[in-house]
Amino acid sequence: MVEKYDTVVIGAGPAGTAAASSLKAQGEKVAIVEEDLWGGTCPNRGCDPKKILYAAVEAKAQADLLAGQGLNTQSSIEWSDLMANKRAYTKQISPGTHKSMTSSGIETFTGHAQFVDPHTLEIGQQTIEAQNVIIATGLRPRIPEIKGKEFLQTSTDFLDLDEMPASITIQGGGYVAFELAGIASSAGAKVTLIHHNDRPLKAFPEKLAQTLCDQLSENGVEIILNQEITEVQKNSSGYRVMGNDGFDRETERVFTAVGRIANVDQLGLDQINVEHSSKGVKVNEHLQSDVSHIYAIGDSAASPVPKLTPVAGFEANYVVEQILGDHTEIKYPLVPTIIFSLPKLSQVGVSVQQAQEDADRYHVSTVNMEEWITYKRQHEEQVLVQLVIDQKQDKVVGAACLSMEADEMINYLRLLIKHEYSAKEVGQTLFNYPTTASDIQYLY
Ligand SMILES: Cc1cc2nc3c(=O)[nH]c(=O)nc-3n(C[C@H](O)[C@H](O)[C@H](O)COP(=O)(O)OP(=O)(O)OC[C@H]3O[C@@H](n4cnc5c(N)ncnc54)[C@H](O)[C@@H]3O)c2cc1C
Ligand SMILES: NC(=O)c1ccc[n+]([C@@H]2O[C@H](COP(=O)([O-])OP(=O)(O)OC[C@H]3O[C@@H](n4cnc5c(N)ncnc54)[C@H](O)[C@@H]3O)[C@@H](O)[C@H]2O)c1
Repeated sequence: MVEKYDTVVIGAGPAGTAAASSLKAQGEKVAIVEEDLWGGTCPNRGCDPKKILYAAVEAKAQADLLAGQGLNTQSSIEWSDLMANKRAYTKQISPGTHKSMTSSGIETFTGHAQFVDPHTLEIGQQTIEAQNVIIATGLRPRIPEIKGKEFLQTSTDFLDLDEMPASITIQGGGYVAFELAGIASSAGAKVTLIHHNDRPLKAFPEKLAQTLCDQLSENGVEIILNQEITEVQKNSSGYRVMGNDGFDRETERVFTAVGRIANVDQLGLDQINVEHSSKGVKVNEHLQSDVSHIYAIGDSAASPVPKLTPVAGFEANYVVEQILGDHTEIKYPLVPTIIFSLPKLSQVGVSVQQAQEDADRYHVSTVNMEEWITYKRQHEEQVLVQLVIDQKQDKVVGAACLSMEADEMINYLRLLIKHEYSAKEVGQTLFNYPTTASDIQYLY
């Protein structure tokens, strides 16, 4: 007999596990299917392992700035110990996530799920039926179609490297490329970052992106712009990376980070008439696909928001409410974004680019905080904040920051923007001094 469920979730990453747990807690009969590591990208091969490696990188960067300023330091990264530290964390994620699903009474299936018809899924030899299906299958690295593409490695390989090579080449100019460049360079590799046009970090303000490139370059990262990698060859010492106009480099490893594509091409969606692309499943304002009882959430939904873990959780909670009977359209909150490079680059709200395109409405204020005590004591230079001010409302509506404190600075600013604090209200709010938060009073 075919087992029937109220909801079947495909994919056990942050989106899928959140949706399955909430539906189960609300009394639904739920199954979840995972073909690889339980827990998905973020805790196994994304945010969390990256942040473990970054912990040492961050500490080293701050120690380096204080060298000769009262701190005796010759710090260096011991990659094998750092990797052991990372693996100690990641190895318990998949079994732990699986256990937490089963112990809460969710039926779990291990294998690749695909549709047989709109209510029926096949996982290997097993067939199950569902009243509702949630697709939460995430993204995978896009591998460019070049000669020697089999020699390209990805962020997944990088985050599990046994040894840090003496030299690495990274293709790309977005989140992954800049995060890996910071980690590898801090760990002692000679890093070359190759971007195909003249504007890496395109989603972030140009001045801040340029300053980040300058700072990485000063710390030994070679950033090559307007260069398309056309071929990679293996040789006795590593690889040859070749490009336009005779570009030819030797390197020990080559990593590609040119974006990610949705894991929705192997789900049998064409035969049930669900539109999808490399960006994910096409969804409406209720996160429904073309077939109303099939939803898509997280990275595998082609929704108009950055593909991040907090967004995956938000969409999971939203879809749970939809399935339980709420019919309001999705309204996204402000989504902050961050690149954990050296330093960090983060932003939220109305972007500097949007503001510059509508100069009658918005004013952009740029402040270098390097002389402020928060940064002066750290000897951090070129600490930049850009605030976007809506001139009609006289309110801050967007912010971007480049500094080692950018993560928390943007978190605080996000709250002030969301709650529409005026300069007077910020002035009347007392924070611990001197801290990143108290600096905001001088920015407003
Ligand atoms: C290197 C890297 C660093 C990142 N850093 C950050 C960060 O610092 N902050 C942040 O917010 N975000 C970060 N992200 C993004 C974050 O990891 C994702 O946004 C998040 O994991 C999305 O969750 P998800 O559940 O939608 O997808 P995923 O976590 O990708 O989970 C999808 C799951 O579905 C499974 N699956 C796919 N197809 C099938 C199938 N047919 N049958 C069964 N199972 C299937 C997959 O195996 C996977 O486990 C990072 C991503 C990467 C790659
Ligand atoms: N801190 C974080 O939140 C974080 C960190 C890592 C990844 N992520 C998630 O993972 C996703 C994927 O990250 P990503 O960096 O792979 O993608 P991305 O979309 O952020 O950046 C891809 C970059 O590669 C460039 N590119 C495309 N083709 C190229 C080519 N042929 N040669 C050189 N450069 C080329 C693009 O212009 C772009 O700058 C992100 O969009 C984000 O959702 C988030």
